Amino acid sequence: MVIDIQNLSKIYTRKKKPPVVANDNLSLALEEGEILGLLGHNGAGKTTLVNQILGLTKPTNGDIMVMGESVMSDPKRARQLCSVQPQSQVPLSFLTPEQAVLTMGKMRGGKEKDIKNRMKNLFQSLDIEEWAKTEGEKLSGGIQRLTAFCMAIVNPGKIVILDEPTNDIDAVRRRYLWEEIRQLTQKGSSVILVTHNVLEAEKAVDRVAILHQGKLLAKGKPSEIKQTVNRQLRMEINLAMEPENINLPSWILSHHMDKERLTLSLEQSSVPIAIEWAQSNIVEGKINDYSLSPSSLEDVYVKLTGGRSIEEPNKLVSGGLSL
Ligand SMILES: Nc1ncnc2c1ncn2[C@@H]1O[C@H](COP(=O)(O)OP(=O)(O)OP(=O)(O)O)[C@@H](O)[C@H]1O
Repeated sequence: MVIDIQNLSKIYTRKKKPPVVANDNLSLALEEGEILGLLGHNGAGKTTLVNQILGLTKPTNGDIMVMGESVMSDPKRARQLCSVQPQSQVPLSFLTPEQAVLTMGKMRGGKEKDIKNRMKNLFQSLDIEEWAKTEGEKLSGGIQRLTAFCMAIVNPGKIVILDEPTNDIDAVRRRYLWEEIRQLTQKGSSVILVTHNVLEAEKAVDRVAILHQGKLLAKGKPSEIKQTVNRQLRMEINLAMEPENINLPSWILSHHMDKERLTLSLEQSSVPIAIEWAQSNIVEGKINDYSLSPSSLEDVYVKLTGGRSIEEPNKLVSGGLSL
């Protein structure tokens, strides 16, 4: 076990305001060579957890063992063992990606020649070579984030923590990035991946932990977690008009909206009636098309977190289509 978190709580006290329970009695492990996805809405407590692992925030209760030693007793050691890509953009200013990545690799104690080779390979794999010598402030958000990713993994520690690494990144380079993350585990690192993107995480991680309002709602392999809804199906619908024009029938278990996409969950036994309902809405011009598929990790997430879509945490996703 690389990280062992036991009964961890963090309560922030605030002047003239009620305290915030950011982490509520969490017990969780990171196993050697795995990618653990940490999923949760804004404010779920993910950053607080990461900061405690790194010894930057002191737990209110509980402890975290990193490679067998308590972070509380040796916070610096945890930081030495972990390579981190923060959620916020790393301010590169006048530094080029080449300078920033090389500097970070050397700071982590690597030989210049090895770091340069690895950097070259990374820039090639992520297809960002053409910006290697461009000053940071002239780079797009996506290339800046990919540079921060390279800084974190050019000379990786035993533990790599990546906070929303795919934000702002195009679909093709996302794929390259996932390949690099997978290769990290093959070279002996274990990875914590903090993300909002459940669909992406489902494909890329070995296990997930779902955090909501400081509590750990579920942990395990995506396939195990999905078993809680494995007799359900999802119907994805492209709406042709505003959602308030659609009457939701009673066989729907839950639903959520994402732009013009309405997603419904339903029991297998409701499939015939659901198809009939969708077809009649097509005839009436209310929906463009629909598809039926097995439930995904996103459906479990929505169910566990009380019907709020992870992509749009402030939108109500049950009880009518008043969006
Ligand atoms: N220093 C602090 N003082 C008081 N409250 C805080 C502090 N840091 C975080 N919080 C609160 O703790 C809760 C968890 O915040 P945290 O940043 O850990 O969530 P998160 O899951 O990382 O969110 P996001 O995805 O938006 O980054 C939130 O309610 C937040 O407002």
